[in-house]
Amino acid sequence: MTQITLPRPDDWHLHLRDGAMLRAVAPETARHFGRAIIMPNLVPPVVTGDQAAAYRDRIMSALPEGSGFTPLMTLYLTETTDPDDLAKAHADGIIHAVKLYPAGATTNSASGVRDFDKVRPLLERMAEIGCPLCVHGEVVDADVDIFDREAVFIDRVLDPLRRATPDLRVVMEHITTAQGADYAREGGDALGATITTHHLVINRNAILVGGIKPHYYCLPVAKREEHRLALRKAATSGDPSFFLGTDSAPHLDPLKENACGCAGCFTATNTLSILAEVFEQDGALDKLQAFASLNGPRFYGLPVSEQTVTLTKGDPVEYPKKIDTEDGPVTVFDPMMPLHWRVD
Ligand SMILES: NC(=O)N[C@@H](CC(=O)O)C(=O)O
Ligand SMILES: [Zn+2]
Ligand SMILES: [Zn+2]
Repeated sequence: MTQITLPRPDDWHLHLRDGAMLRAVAPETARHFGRAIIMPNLVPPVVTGDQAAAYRDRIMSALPEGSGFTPLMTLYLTETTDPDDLAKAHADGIIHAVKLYPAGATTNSASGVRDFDKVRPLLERMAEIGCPLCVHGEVVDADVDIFDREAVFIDRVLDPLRRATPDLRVVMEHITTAQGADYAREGGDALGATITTHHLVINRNAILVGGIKPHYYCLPVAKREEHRLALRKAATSGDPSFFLGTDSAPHLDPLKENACGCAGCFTATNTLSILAEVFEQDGALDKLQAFASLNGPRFYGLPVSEQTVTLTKGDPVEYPKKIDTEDGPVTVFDPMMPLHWRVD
């Protein structure tokens, strides 16, 4: 096969940031994707319906003329989130999901949740109104090894939470382990999981072998090879539990290449070419549309795009190594392999 056409894909987990960074990275996603679930971990975070609407307007202003891209906004869940404001923003179509960050788990998560019992009434309300909860699934307990944080989160937090609120629709964001994939697969219709592009490509060696490689550092941190293979199997299976959430998370190079480097891989620019390469390697090009274009809208109850994108196989694709922002450069994720699928 040398050409494939898919319904225009969506990105169900994306960081667009704000200001100069937003202006630089928004066109990178809008070029190929139709919609994206926009993460609310700005500084300060997006915690009210009004803030989400204002952020949506800033994103719209940063898009190229006629891009046709729709940002799907989220609220950042805190222990003091107002349930009525949340329900109103959902009913008005301003937000499509709410994001749960355990406090301290990742970039800009200081306002996240410390005591999960405090948000129980909010979760009940979300279950009632059908608003999905997107979860950064890592515990932050000092006694838990960073490579075990996801698996322990499933046992200690996620499973009890879902048992207590069985009607709540939950997305396990950016899963990185075989345990995450197994739990999502067995979780029924109310549970989904996003998988990033980079976790299909790298294992933890990419970060640590031959010197420390900050552009491969993200959270949840990449795990052993057996976990990468479990994610590949899940993504390429066509199983509706799994859909693309790139977690494209730009940081300025000086903040990555730093004694305390930020977590996040910036993959918006070359994501579709990487995914086509990955799915082809696994003999599953026919499953790419389920992962990138069909399963996400199905979970979120939105229509599949009526537009299409076509990928054509040929000579290695050229893409920029860095994107320039008014504040400095951002390195594009290097998949360490040639990419042959060009997005037309
Ligand atoms: N994934 C990351 O490594 N970083 C994300 C936050 C997140 O999604 O956890 C970011 O905002 O930079
Ligand atoms: Zn996260
Ligand atoms: Zn993220």
